[in-house]
Amino acid sequence: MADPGGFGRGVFHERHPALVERLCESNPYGPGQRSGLRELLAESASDTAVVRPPEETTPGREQWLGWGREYFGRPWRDVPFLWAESYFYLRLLECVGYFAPGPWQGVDPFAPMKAAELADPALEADTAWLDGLDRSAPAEAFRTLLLASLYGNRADLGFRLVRDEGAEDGVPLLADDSGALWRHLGGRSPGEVHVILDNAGRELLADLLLVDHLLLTRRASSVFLHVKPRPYFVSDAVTTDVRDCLVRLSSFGGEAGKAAGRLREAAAHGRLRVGGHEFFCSPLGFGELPAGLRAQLGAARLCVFKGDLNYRRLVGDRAWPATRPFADAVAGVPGSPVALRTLKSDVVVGLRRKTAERMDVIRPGWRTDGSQALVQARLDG
Ligand SMILES: O=P(O)(O)OC[C@H]1O[C@](O)(CO)[C@@H](O)[C@@H]1O
Repeated sequence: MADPGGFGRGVFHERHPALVERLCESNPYGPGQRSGLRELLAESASDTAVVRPPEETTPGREQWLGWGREYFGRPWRDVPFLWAESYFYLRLLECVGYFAPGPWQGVDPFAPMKAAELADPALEADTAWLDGLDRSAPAEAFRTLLLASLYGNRADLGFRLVRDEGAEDGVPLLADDSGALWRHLGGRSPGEVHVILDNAGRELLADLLLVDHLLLTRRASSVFLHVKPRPYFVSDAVTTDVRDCLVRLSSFGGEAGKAAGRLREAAAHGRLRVGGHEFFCSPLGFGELPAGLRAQLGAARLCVFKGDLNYRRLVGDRAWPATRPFADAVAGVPGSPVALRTLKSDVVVGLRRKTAERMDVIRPGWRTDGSQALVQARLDG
């Protein structure tokens, strides 16, 4: 994998085999699907096998032929990490029959893993802190919900395939623009907030609570949730995950259950909308948004980008100096982007030199071990 730190190699050599194992345990796949998955694993982890184009019948093939013009026919290990990972998930869906007419068409291979997470009986108790939040000062309540959404990002199922540790709550953020964000949202009459979602399950539950708070406190006039148009990166949210999370939230008592009711109401009145643009499963950075989506995000009061993969696409998946200003890195992104991200891959920008130097000394794996988090924003107007 063309990644300087060798991190991507670990993803293809450790995480993906564990993922395929789980998929084969949790779905009653037949021999063709299983051998397809194992061949994909072997091919994508090999040092010599070349990347081949999508199958003739795969939707979006033409677009992928363009995006992969320089990469098809080259060994997987020579292809940029972000491109290779994104393409791996398209090929995985081909292997399980997601695109082909037949019984597996449109069936989310990750659904059993997502459902198991959502069935966790501890989830309701995990939201008990919401009761009583109305006694906090408004800025404090906002920050609590923002951090819940941020730390929800630790729960992604792909990451947990090989690791089950993360930041302890209360670890200082590496960068924290949450105060500026609070002022930005309160500064004028409320506008539309877009949330570029990441994972379903725990993370999405926390995201929905933040969304409810923004609507309830009139920090947002409406909210647009961007989901993936198809299953991607294991637990990335698709439309049915938004529905399933709302159903789960509705089963909770207290404030969480009330939030679910308000969110349904907001959806019914068009103040909460969901969209799954094809761009979100592409291997492109957010500087390369198609015109319609660019205009939509550009008109928003705020665009919240959740998680690690969105961060890589936001700032560019490169070995930037950690001190590169965040505003420079997102110069091509419209609107007012804010990143809520737990660090799970090498790329990071916008840090103070002494923060990065100190982390290198006290915690060598800090960029990828999920222990650190940040809130970074470039707030326009
Ligand atoms: O769910 P998140 O926060 O986007 O994290 C997914 C991350 O996991 C990986 O797939 C492997 O670490 C990264 O490539 C990706 O950035």
